[in-house]
Amino acid sequence: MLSVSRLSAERADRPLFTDLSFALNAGQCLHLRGANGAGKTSLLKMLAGLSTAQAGEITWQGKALAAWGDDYYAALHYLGHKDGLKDLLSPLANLKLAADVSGQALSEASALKTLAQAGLIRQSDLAVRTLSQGQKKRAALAKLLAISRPLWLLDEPFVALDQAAQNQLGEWIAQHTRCGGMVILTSHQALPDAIQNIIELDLSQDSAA
Ligand SMILES: Nc1ncnc2c1ncn2[C@@H]1O[C@H](COP(=O)(O)OP(=O)(O)OP(=O)(O)O)[C@@H](O)[C@H]1O
Repeated sequence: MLSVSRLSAERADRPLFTDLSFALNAGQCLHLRGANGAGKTSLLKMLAGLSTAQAGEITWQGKALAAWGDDYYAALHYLGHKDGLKDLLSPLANLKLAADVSGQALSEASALKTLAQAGLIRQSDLAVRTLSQGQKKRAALAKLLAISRPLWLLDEPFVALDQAAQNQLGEWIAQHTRCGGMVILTSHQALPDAIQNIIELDLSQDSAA
């Protein structure tokens, strides 16, 4: 379980949210909503252990993030606005590198199968810098399938994806939660129908105008 207790954050002396509390259980998907600047990306970074709040606590499996240290990163995928890909490497090489870094075995056949699922088989050997925005996004999202981690933190994952790819990602998220995984995502659009067990959290209601 991921638990957020009385979290408060401010940016440039302006409160983003105050006393924010929620919990996410295995199999659930949290849809973070809110106006531009409400603090969705800021919260996601805190949940990813990349920044800290002014007050409150985040716990993972009952233990505070600070106590987990680097071990926490092995439990999650964080996909932010930047795709986290090496531009000069291919999607295939990026995937293998990500697996190596995470210490998970990934055969060439499995990597290619994942890229095929992501609709990138014909681009698997091209340098990422030559890909379209949507193809780069698909290459980044392929890590979700290739490297098994329980918690997915996804910042606007549907942006730049065409309708088919959005539906595909919806299926991946649905499959992940069906298997007991957890997903927290930001999105300004409605989520694909395939995703069940959605909790909505609107940060606009907590932000100071
Ligand atoms: N490092 C920073 N230093 C100062 N202000 C920051 C920093 N990061 C974010 N902010 C400010 O915090 C507020 C919330 O930003 P954030 O990116 O979390 O919003 P968001 O809800 O994700 O917005 P959007 O929907 O536009 O992506 C904004 O006003 C932003 O300018």
